[in-house]
Amino acid sequence: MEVKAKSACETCSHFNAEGLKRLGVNTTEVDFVVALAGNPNTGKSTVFNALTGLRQHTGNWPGKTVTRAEGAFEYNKEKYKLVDLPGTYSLLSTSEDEEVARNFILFGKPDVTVIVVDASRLERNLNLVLQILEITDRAVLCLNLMDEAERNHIEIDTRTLARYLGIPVVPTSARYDKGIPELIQTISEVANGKIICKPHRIKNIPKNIENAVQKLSLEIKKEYPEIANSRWIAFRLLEGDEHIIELLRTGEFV
Ligand SMILES: Nc1nc2c(ncn2[C@@H]2O[C@H](COP(=O)(O)OP(=O)(O)OP(=O)(O)O)[C@@H](O)[C@H]2O)c(=O)[nH]1
Ligand SMILES: [Mg+2]
Repeated sequence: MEVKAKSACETCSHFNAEGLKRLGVNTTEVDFVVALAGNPNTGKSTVFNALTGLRQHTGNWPGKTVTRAEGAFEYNKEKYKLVDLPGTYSLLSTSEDEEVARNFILFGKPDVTVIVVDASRLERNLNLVLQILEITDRAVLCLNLMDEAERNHIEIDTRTLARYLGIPVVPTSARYDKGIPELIQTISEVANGKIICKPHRIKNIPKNIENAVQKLSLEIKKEYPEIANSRWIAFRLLEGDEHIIELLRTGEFV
């Protein structure tokens, strides 16, 4: 079987290598904030290092990211802050490091969320991808570890995946710096609105639940105008998610 690692966005203009500067920890006065989210061990910190020039720990252990790390890069004279998040399986998770990731994705208002997935274990990574797409309009799927997928004879139709998810898909092998230019180019196009995402969302919600969610969502917006994802929060409140209830009570997300 052959792996088709086509460039994610065949229509995008070419990467401008001269336009890239890795800025390390200089994260002041940025134009855009980009979050790196994904399941544990999918190569988020490896991507972070490739883009910022920093040396965030990578690896199974003790490289595991437990708090968020920040770095920056410049591309075509625009400055991007990149936030490397701890790995998480679900936005409904409760461990401390997973909460760091969840809170940033939910309340940090990133301009672009890059969801880094393991191409050799795509199916089990999709749960988090779909959850993130419920709460953000601007995302990029970084289909990392393509070399591993290739080794395991896994073929991924990136075009169909992008169409289904409604966001651009960029195949990468971050450990070998492959696909990083395409990733940077795609991030910049999403940040600048040249690529408009239409993320996959759950449809056909029963009418009574939809009505309740809408009502609750309005109340949340009134009380917390700074929350961008009142609909998602409304769902969690209806489910009785204690962490979210506590967050709203303490206002600690601000
Ligand atoms: N084969 C291969 N290995 C990779 C690739 N990208 C990252 N890795 C390796 O995967 C391991 C985990 O990488 P990290 O960058 O630490 O992963 P992470 O997503 O930041 O992990 P957490 O912070 O624990 O969630 C490291 O040993 C990397 O060298 C890739 O494209 N191909
Ligand atoms: Mg990490």
